[in-house]
Amino acid sequence: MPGKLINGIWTREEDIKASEDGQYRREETSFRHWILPKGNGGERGTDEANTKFIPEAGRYHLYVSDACPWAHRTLVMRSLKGLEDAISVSTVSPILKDDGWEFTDNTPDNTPVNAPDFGGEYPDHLFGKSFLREIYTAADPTYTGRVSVPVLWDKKLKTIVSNESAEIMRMLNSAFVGVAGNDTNFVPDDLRDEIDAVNDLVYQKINNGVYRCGFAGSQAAYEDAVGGLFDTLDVLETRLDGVEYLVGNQLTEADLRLFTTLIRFDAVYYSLFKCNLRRIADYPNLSALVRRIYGHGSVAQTVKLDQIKIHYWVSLRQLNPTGIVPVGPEAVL
Ligand SMILES: N[C@@H](CCC(=O)N[C@@H](CS)C(=O)NCC(=O)O)C(=O)O
Repeated sequence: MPGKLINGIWTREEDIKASEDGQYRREETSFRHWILPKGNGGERGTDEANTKFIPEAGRYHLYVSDACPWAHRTLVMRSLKGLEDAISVSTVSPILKDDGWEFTDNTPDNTPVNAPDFGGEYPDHLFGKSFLREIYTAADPTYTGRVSVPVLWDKKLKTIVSNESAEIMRMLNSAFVGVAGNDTNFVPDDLRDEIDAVNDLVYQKINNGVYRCGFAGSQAAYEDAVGGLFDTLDVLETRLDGVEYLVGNQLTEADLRLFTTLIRFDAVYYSLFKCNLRRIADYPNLSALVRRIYGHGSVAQTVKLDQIKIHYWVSLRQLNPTGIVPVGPEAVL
């Protein structure tokens, strides 16, 4: 498992550890600037720190892993907003090793033979660096913290705008007026409070809930996480009775944030993270939602199931010491 940067120095550490009470706790992210439309306070007011990042085509670059659900949601938003030409992307190799996310081609020996999406090169298109941590130290030579994806890089100011996926998603949705190829607003003003409330529940119990199951350090912490996860999936399944989407019966950010966890669920979280009370395939409404979003625009092109499986089953050796990648499930949609 990777380490972290401490005062700009890469420091290896033991596997992601549960805290003393056995609960898994996610670290806060640290670059939290906002891109705002010119002359508009937008999400975060008008102070100078937040108005220097102006939406411009070609100015920003996303560093992602196709395997990571947090990075994936920014890619889904980029795709649905038609920002592919305006915001370029570099993809790290799916295998997370001791040195953190890498830009090399490190196809592992145990790549399943039926993994057509996997393999190839994972270059840093901007700087040709070898490790993602070099992007963090380029932004802040004394950076202390985890080196995570996604990262939104500003080519003009040569720094990281944000490494918080929820906030990157909001920026891509709201800030690029006149730049985005598609003006659909996935956070309409009249639905924003409800979207925020659903996002909050989904984040706690589902997006992060699966990690709280997988990395629990005690039976009690695991059972608490698994109970909250499936109670919430049940609630959402009922909420979707007779409607197509979670909020306002239209596709919103809330659906997209749920989607990137659900699409990984049956292939990874069900087994590797012990989220095995039910599969998403056992929930008719949730499965239909996943299929609906998958079929929307070019979302399908952002889903790399082979990379997802290989990332989790090979990288998380504390959960899967052999690194053997399961062949199934046969279908997840
Ligand atoms: N708060 C971050 C979390 C992102 C995150 O946890 N990314 C994982 C990959 S799925 C990562 O890069 N982990 C590497 C590490 O923490 O060392 C976000 O949502 O943007």
